[in-house]
Amino acid sequence: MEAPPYNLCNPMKKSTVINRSYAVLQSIAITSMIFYRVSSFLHSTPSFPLLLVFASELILSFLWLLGQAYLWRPFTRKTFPERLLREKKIDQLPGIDVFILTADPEKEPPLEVMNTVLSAMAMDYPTEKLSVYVSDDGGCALTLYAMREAWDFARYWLPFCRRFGIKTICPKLFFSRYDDDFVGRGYEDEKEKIKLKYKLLQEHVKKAESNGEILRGINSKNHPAHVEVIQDGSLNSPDTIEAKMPRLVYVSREKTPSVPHHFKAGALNVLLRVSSMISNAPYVLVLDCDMRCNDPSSAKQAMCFHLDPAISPNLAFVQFPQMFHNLSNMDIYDGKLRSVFSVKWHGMDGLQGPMLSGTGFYMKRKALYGDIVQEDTDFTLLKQYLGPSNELVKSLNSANKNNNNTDITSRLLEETRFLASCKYEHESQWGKQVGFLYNSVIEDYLTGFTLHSKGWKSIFYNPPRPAFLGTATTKLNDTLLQGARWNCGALQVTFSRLCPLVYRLTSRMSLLQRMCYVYPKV
Ligand SMILES: O=c1ccn([C@@H]2O[C@H](COP(=O)(O)OP(=O)(O)O[C@H]3O[C@H](CO)[C@@H](O)[C@H](O)[C@H]3O)[C@@H](O)[C@H]2O)c(=O)[nH]1
Ligand SMILES: [Mn+2]
Repeated sequence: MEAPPYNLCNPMKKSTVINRSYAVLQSIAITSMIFYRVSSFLHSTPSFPLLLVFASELILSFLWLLGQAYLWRPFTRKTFPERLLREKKIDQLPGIDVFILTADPEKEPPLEVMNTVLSAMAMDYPTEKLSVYVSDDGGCALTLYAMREAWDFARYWLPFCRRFGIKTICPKLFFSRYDDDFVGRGYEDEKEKIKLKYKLLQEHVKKAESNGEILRGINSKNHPAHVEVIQDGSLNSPDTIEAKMPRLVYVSREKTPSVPHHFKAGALNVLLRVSSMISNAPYVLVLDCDMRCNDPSSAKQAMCFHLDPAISPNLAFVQFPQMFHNLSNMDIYDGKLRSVFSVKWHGMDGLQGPMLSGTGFYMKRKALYGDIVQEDTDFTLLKQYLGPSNELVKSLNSANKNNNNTDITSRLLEETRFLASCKYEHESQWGKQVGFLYNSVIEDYLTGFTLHSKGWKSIFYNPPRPAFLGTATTKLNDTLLQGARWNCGALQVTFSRLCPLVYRLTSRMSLLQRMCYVYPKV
């Protein structure tokens, strides 16, 4: 008998019928309107204002037509991680590298980043297969200090979450809740102990911050590369609880004012290279520093797609929706982005898959390395693409191995610093054909689009319990700025040689998928 599938995909039949009928009705109305205008223009010469009105009607009708692509074939999905685990042994699960990005210690306080890091470390996934990388573009010693403190706290937090099956694995969210996931023997006592440790942790970081010592002499635009694998500092302390921990690596890439750093995409590419030397997991999870893991099982859920032989070969990424913990019911600026995550991405899921949303996605590392990276590609050609590091090119062939046991030697750390240096990408294809793409204010949109244009697929998974919870913009100013940035970025692509309607016409991207890409983003 055939094993039951790890995931199910259900076409949303009712919505499809309603959407399509509505589209037919509306298209009849629009065609009649255009017919009426043209025939009236044939009878009498139109005035200039009337021509303007007609032009705007045509533009709006075109936009309406583009928007129909999202509504044509909506899908929802379900996963069954327990079936996956029944069939695959724990050691058959692939490795996952989690990338967490931070740039500005003032806007993104290290205490918050630490919460994201702890939530990622506490995911319900074999610890030896999980590595967490923190990219700190600010090069801030306080962030590094907070990471070391987080590591110390994790030695208590992780066993606590595992022992009581805690679902709210982000400490800040956990301690701000009124209801508990678990009530049972020993729970209350343990919770109080952990709460005390969390308070201490907060105090340590706040004290370090107020001392100011740690921030002196920092220049976020000009600093050398620093890579550090966080290790136990106080292993010998008497109350140490033995805990198997995922690897935690702090990365601050080199920055010099004369070399463009390419913002988030640049930071992600450095993490791709550095992680390939250390854990080199076949899948990466990308999280903005304010996007906490809220469901320990999200990695297994994503693997229900990535390990499904029917889907896997063409699947580049599994995108989870961005959900937020700081919005009230009076969300007057639509900070929740309802139209995107409740409608549009479900619609694209029925086509070739949702766009890349920048955070909360599990990406196949191989998909980012581009077409050139095949087994028989010449070594020198690979170096032209991937830059001068021999070690990086060699790592391509071990992409499916789980080498989380790599010894961290000083030579390896030196290589990672080289990979995180400003000059590394010079004359390589990073940001052009390899990794996350540059020269766009919305690198996620461009990277996702290029992957789809090469034939890769993506999946949108919107589970009942939000897998990740972020912080939404709640001020009108910020919301407008963000909207303007997204739409400008999308327009910039639409009016370039990459215009989604016509780019790579020979590729397998459907017209409906192309229409989604040119529709205004929010
Ligand atoms: O030079 C930089 C700039 C930003 N970041 C990080 O990138 C993330 C996103 O940047 P942010 O300034 O918070 O942008 P938002 O507008 O909030 O981000 C939204 O829009 C971006 C562009 O579409 C997406 O990449 C994000 O995932 C999405 O949440 C944050 O974690 C930053 O720390 C860096 O690491 N280096
Ligand atoms: Mn943000």
